Formats: sequence, structure tokens, C-alpha cells
Amino acid sequence: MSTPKGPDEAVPLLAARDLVKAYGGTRALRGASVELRAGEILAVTGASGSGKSTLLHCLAGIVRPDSGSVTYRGERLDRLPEKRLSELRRTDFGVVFQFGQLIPELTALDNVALPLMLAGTARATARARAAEWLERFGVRGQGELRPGEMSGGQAQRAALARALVTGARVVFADEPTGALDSLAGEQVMAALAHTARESSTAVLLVTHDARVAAYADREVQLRDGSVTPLEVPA
Ligand SMILES: Nc1ncnc2c1ncn2[C@@H]1O[C@H](COP(=O)(O)OP(=O)(O)OP(=O)(O)O)[C@@H](O)[C@H]1O
Repeated sequence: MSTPKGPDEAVPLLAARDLVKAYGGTRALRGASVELRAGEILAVTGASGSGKSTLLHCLAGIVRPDSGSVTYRGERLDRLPEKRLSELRRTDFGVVFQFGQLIPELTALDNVALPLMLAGTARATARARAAEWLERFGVRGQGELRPGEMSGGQAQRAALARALVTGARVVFADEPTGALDSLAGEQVMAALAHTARESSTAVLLVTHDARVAAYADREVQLRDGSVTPLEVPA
């Protein structure tokens, strides 16, 4: 059973508390705390190396923190067994990174249909739904192209369609426009913000670009692995 998605849920959808993560001698996170509310777009900004991607990876259950907690809808993600984590990542989370996570051998349509098929949806239904999502991102006409035949912006919009097609509650976007020129970047961000709001999907957006962060409802800044106190949500 799923509970309603909406920006007015009182409890944060996803919360990180006092996250610490080191890679060898490099302390990537030094007690970072952040909350993501249902349906909101939150930008995490900060200088290169400040820990933004590590924070995103911990929140998405891709990396386990050394200490601290990650809570998703009341469940401690940092303590979940790998099997349950992978399931959650498939059903509730979508991810978009800077470069081509689309499978090069598949058309855009099949790339977007794939997560649905992996979840058991029949091919024809999955492809029909994938076409609707490509339409929402303005790239339905490119559905039969492979990623290498699309522009960078078109490929990123298809990647967003793939991240959202399963009805994800949270999309993790790490520099989603980092490889695009400014016009294509703006189109991708406008499409992401519009579609996320329309479907009440929360977005954790990692960026060092103020123009990209401007699409968010709220911004927190990381500095040396901690969220700067000013921006910690009340
Ligand atoms: N897998 C890893 N192995 C070793 N060190 C890592 C690893 N991932 C991150 N780091 C280090 O942790 C620190 C934080 O990295 P992270 O990628 O989280 O920062 P960032 O703010 O996203 O940086 P950028 O904006 O340059 O992508 C950096 O010093 C980085 O070199």
C-alpha cells in the first residue's frame, strides 16, 4: 500500500542525520544533516570536493555512511540489508547522473521501458507508458533513436523519463546538466522541475551551478563535508 505523496506531509520523506563518511584518509562527510520533504526540489550546492555526491550516494542507499543515520519514510536505510535496499532503489528511487546512463544498444523508448519490464510489466504496456513519459519530456519523436544518435539534452531528458517512469517518490540528480550547454541545460531543468511538481516527486539535486539551483524550492550548502548551519532546515 502506498501512502499519499504530497508536499504537506509533516514528516520528512528522507532525512540524513550527522553523516560521516571517509574514503581512506579523506573525510568526505563530517556530520552532514539534511531533510528532503515529499514533493520538494532541494538543491545541494557547494564547492568541488565538499561532499555533495557522497551525500547523494548515502541518501540514495548507494553508499553506506560510517556513522549517522539515513531515514526514508521511517525506515533506517543505512541498516537495511542489500536485497531490500536494491528493491527500494528500484521501486521508490530514480537516479540521473551527469553522463550517459542510458544503455547504448537500446533505443530511447526501450531504455525508458526497461525499469518497468524489470518490475514485471509486460513489454507492450511498458513501451506504451515509456512513450507517454518521453512525451512529457518532449522527446517522444526521438523514441526510436539510440542514445548515441540523440543530442546530449535529448539523452538527458530520456534519462529523466527513465528515472520517473516507475513512479519514483524521489529522484536523485547529480549534476544532471553538467555535460550540457546552457540552453540544453535550461531545457532539461525546466522539464525536470515541471514534471517533478506535476507528479509530486521529490528531487535531490546536486549542483555547483547557481542557475541550476534556482530551479529548486530550497537550497542547502555543503562546506567541507558539513551542511552550513544557516541552511539546515527548521
Ligand atoms: N570513491 C571514492 N574514493 C576515494 N575518495 C573519494 C571517493 N568518492 C569521493 N571521494 C573524495 O571525497 C571528497 C568528496 O567528494 P564528493 O565527490 O562527494 O564531492 P563533490 O562535492 O560532489 O565534488 P564535485 O563537485 O567535484 O563532484 C573528495 O575529496 C573526493 O576526492
